[in-house]
Formats: sequence, structure tokens, C-alpha cells
Amino acid sequence: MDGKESTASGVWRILDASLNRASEGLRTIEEYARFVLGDPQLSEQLKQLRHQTATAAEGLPRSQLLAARDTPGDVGTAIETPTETERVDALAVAIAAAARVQQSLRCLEEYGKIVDSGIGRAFEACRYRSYTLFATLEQLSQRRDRLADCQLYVLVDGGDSIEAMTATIAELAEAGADLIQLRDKRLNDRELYEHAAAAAATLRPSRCLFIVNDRPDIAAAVHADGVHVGQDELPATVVRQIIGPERLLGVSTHCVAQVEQAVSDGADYIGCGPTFPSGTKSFEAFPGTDFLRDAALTTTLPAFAIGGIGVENLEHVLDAGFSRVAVAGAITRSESPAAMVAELKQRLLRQDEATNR
Ligand SMILES: Cc1ncc(COP(=O)(O)OP(=O)(O)O)c(N)n1
Ligand SMILES: Cc1ncsc1CCOP(=O)(O)O
Ligand SMILES: [Mg+2]
Repeated sequence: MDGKESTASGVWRILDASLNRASEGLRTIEEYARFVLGDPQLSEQLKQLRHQTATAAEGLPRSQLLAARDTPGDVGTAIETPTETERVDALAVAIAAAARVQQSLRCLEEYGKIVDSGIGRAFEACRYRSYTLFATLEQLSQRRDRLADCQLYVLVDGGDSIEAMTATIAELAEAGADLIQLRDKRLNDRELYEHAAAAAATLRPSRCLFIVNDRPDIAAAVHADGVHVGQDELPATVVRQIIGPERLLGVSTHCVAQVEQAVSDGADYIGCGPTFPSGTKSFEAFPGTDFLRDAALTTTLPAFAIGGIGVENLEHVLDAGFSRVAVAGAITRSESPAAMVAELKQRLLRQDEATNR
């Protein structure tokens, strides 16, 4: 084989190896989105990108790719870097695969131009789409990680003053609350903003996440960890546009259809209820623990049971397959809110340990 033929063969080997690496990497990432994240949108979009890459490859004759393939003669197979064999978790696998896919798509784009400029452009389009998709996947994974160990979610109002509210939420965070939500329908916008800003500042040094109820604009303005919206607030897809990809988006659900919609809309967690009669908010109907059972079977999204929950009825919530609860009155109307946080948290942790044994 003369120099020119050798170069031509080498280019086809690059195209063959890059196409295999891109396809394998896309499948690796798609499995993470499908089976670890359980995210239907992301899984579908990654599947589409895999098919888009296969379509772009139709301009590369398979016979030429196969004729150039010489895996035994590939000097690269013996080269190994230390980090290549280390993966700390599933997200690390997906991130490493994403890097390989982007590098391979760039090779297919640049060397594909030798065959036909249209092939280069087709792979360039795949590469640009991969940047957006992989960023979405990593941001979604990071949001999931923040909720991974969150079991006890406490709803508080604005109290008698901002100082009183911040003292209360600091105590509840210290006692073990994993998330605290500021929910106070009495406050006007300015008051809610000022309370939320103070609460965000109070909780920022702690591991307790701060969520604003109803108002994505205020959640973004005070750099809260997230916002919670119900079926009567802005649509979750609109809320996401306001809060961006970093903040958590919680959605209230009262039936399976609303759970499915919340998952489809990209919610990071859901509230499921009302479970029992509540002293904080009145309801005409209670989906109860039957809905909890159905919701637990519908999604792997973090789900918090809510509505009249306390130590006296927690076992019914746990029996329904839930290990996360959102409570207001059980804490704020308790004689010792911090002690009640600690008690509920202990019971939830015991249940978690029993379930994971
Ligand atoms: C964690 C959590 N779950 C449900 C709710 C209820 O939200 P919503 O239906 O919007 O009702 P209001 O709280 O706005 O009265 C929640 N706030 N938090
Ligand atoms: C806001 C809300 N949404 C469903 S139940 C509820 C009130 C939760 O408060 P409590 O735990 O005191 O019933
Ligand atoms: Mg609401």
C-alpha cells in the first residue's frame, strides 16, 4: 500500500473507530437517562440523537469502514490511562461517555469532510445537539443528588417577625429538617421577598435546602434552592424557564395523571396529598394513602407525602411505600418543634434502614 493509499485507509479507520465510539457512548448515556434518572424526555432525546448520528453516517459506505477496520493492528488498544479504568458512580460513567461522544463527533465531522462536506455538516449538527443534551443531563443529575437524602420537609410561615422566623428555621435545620419551605399567604410581595431573602441567608450555610412556595420569581431573586408550585400556579415548564436549570422545581399532585404530567414537565420532586385532614389547609377531598400507593408505583421521582401527617399516622404513610414527608402543623404547632423534627427524622431514617437492609 503506497503513502496515499495508507492515508486513505487511515482516514477510513478513524471514521470507523469514531463512529463506533460515538454510537456506543450515546447508548451508554441513554441507559443512564432511562434506568438511573428514569427521565422519559431525556431518554427520548438521547435516542433521537443516536438515530441522528446513524443517519449522518449513512454517507459513509459501510463496506469501506469494514474494509479499513484492523482492531488487532490498532496501536491505541494497548494504551491505557489510570483514570480510564476508574468510575466512582453511574454519573461519572455517563460524563465520561459524553466526553467520548463529543470527541468522536468532532473526528467524524472533520475527517468526514474529506469524503463529503455534507457529511461534515451532518456530524457538526449532532455535535452541537450533544452539548445541549449532555449539559441538561448533568444539571438534572446534580439536582437529583441534592434531593437524594432528603426525607423530612417542613413548611413554615413568616412568623410574628422576620427575626422570629429565622430563629425558628435555624433551629429546625439544626434539628434535622432536610428542606424548609416558606409558605405564607398573608404576606404581600414585598414582605414575602424580605422573609424569603432572610430565610435563604439563614439556611445557606446549612445542609438544609430552602424552598419558596408559589413564587418562582422570588425564589430566583433570593437565590433559594428551589420553588414549589401547585396545580393552580404557573405551569411547571414556565416555572423552569424562570428559575433556570440549577434550582429545584417541586409540583403538588393529587392524582396519578398529575404525577405523570409533573414528571413529563421536568419536576425534580412532587408533593402527594392531601393524605389526612390538615389543620393548615382545608380540603373537600382526600386522595389519602391509596393515592400514595399509586404515586409510588408511577414514578421514581422523589415524592413527599403531605397533609395532616404526624407521628400518630406516619406508619400509614410508610406502609404506602413513602419514605419522604412534608409537614407543617405537626412541627409548628408542636410544643417543641425541634424535638418533633428530630423524632420524625429518626422514624424516617429507621424506616429507610429497614427498607434498604
Ligand atoms: C411539598 C409541598 N407539597 C404540596 C404543597 C401544596 O402546594 P399547593 O398545592 O400549591 O398549595 P399551597 O401550599 O400553595 O396552598 C406544598 N406547598 N408543598
Ligand atoms: C399546603 C398543603 N397542601 C396539601 S396539605 C397542605 C398542608 C400541610 O400542612 P399540615 O402538615 O399541617 O397538614
Ligand atoms: Mg401553591
